[in-house]
Amino acid sequence: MTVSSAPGKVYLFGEHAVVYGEPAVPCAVERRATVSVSLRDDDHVRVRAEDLSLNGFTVEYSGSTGGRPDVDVPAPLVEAAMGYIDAAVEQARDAAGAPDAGFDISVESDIPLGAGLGSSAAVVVAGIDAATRELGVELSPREIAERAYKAEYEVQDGQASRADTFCSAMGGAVRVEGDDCRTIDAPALPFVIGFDGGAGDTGALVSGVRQLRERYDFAADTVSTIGDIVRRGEELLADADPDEEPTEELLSELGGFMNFNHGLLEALGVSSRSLDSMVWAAREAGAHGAKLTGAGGGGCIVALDPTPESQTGLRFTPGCEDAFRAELATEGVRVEEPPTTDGETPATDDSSAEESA
Ligand SMILES: Nc1ncnc2c1ncn2[C@@H]1O[C@H](COP(=O)(O)OP(=O)(O)O)[C@@H](O)[C@H]1O
Ligand SMILES: C[C@@](O)(CCOP(=O)(O)O)CC(=O)O
Ligand SMILES: [Mg+2]
Repeated sequence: MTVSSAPGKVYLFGEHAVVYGEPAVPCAVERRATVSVSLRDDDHVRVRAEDLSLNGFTVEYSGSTGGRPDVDVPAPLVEAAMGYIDAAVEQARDAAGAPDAGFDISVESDIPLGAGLGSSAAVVVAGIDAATRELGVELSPREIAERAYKAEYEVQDGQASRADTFCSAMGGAVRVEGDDCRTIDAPALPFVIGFDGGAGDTGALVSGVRQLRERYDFAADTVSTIGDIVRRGEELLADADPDEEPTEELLSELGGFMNFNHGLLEALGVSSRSLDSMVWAAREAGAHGAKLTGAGGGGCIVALDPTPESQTGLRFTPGCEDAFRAELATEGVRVEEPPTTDGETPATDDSSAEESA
């Protein structure tokens, strides 16, 4: 068995605009998806994914023939839920030249799903790493990032940037502009995350921005203005000492840019009442700045606050289900120790699994 993990991320700046070639700066955070993979001696793929909103289920289906999972849940829901893992399996098979490889896969994650923290990218990155290693192939983090991007691009019908997957594979702070992906130095920023317990539909939100941008010049200008904010934000990071605590001055300038970025995302229609109230709660509690992170529509906001005040303020905010601090994850994808006890081996929960040939 091979076990790999990869981190989620927050966007300091630039989500949505990055889809249209503007730069973005996502930062990996210490919330990880862990994927355990064992090679099978047939071509079936069996997946246990208990964090999925389908109440956790186990499915097994024939790998190379595209057989349908046999599970008592409407097919479109299963397909939507399983798309990322399927795509990761296909990428691993392709990388290893093993189109008929079968796997037992188990996914565990402490990244909320569909909430803007890049759970999909983390699952795909960790899945490709573990599955290729099981097949005796070791890809570099950059190669994993590229394959994970292809997987997300396919599942999201061509509406994906390289930002989430590159950040999850490499760790730390990164800068992505089109296919130019780099890691950048950044001080340990004091991220606080507020989570409304909900999720947004990434595909629909990206389409909404695309339509606005095509229809109105001022919406296209809004997208390019987000790019301008990112470029100015990057300059601030480049001038900061990555080994020192960030100064109040840096935090306050970055925070101001985050506020500006949130306003433009709101204008593009991707915020929500609960995201806005969490943003305001963090600001009123003294955060240097706050914005939604990821696709929006619901899910998470990120604030900059070295004190405990924003977290406390968020906890008392109606609509905020959870508030937590998120350290910058300096490590991207990595191999974990497999569990040693028998009871913890993957894909042994047969609650709703049926063999499908
Ligand atoms: N723990 C998990 N187990 C299985 N699949 C997961 C898990 N976490 C995320 N996913 C996949 O990622 C999807 C959410 O991705 P997405 O909508 O891009 O939101 P985000 O990346 O912001 O979390 C889920 O619907 C599911 O397909
Ligand atoms: C909206 C977007 O810029 C970020 C989506 O992030 P997330 O999947 O919501 O974490 C889309 C993308 O970059 O692929
Ligand atoms: Mg995603």
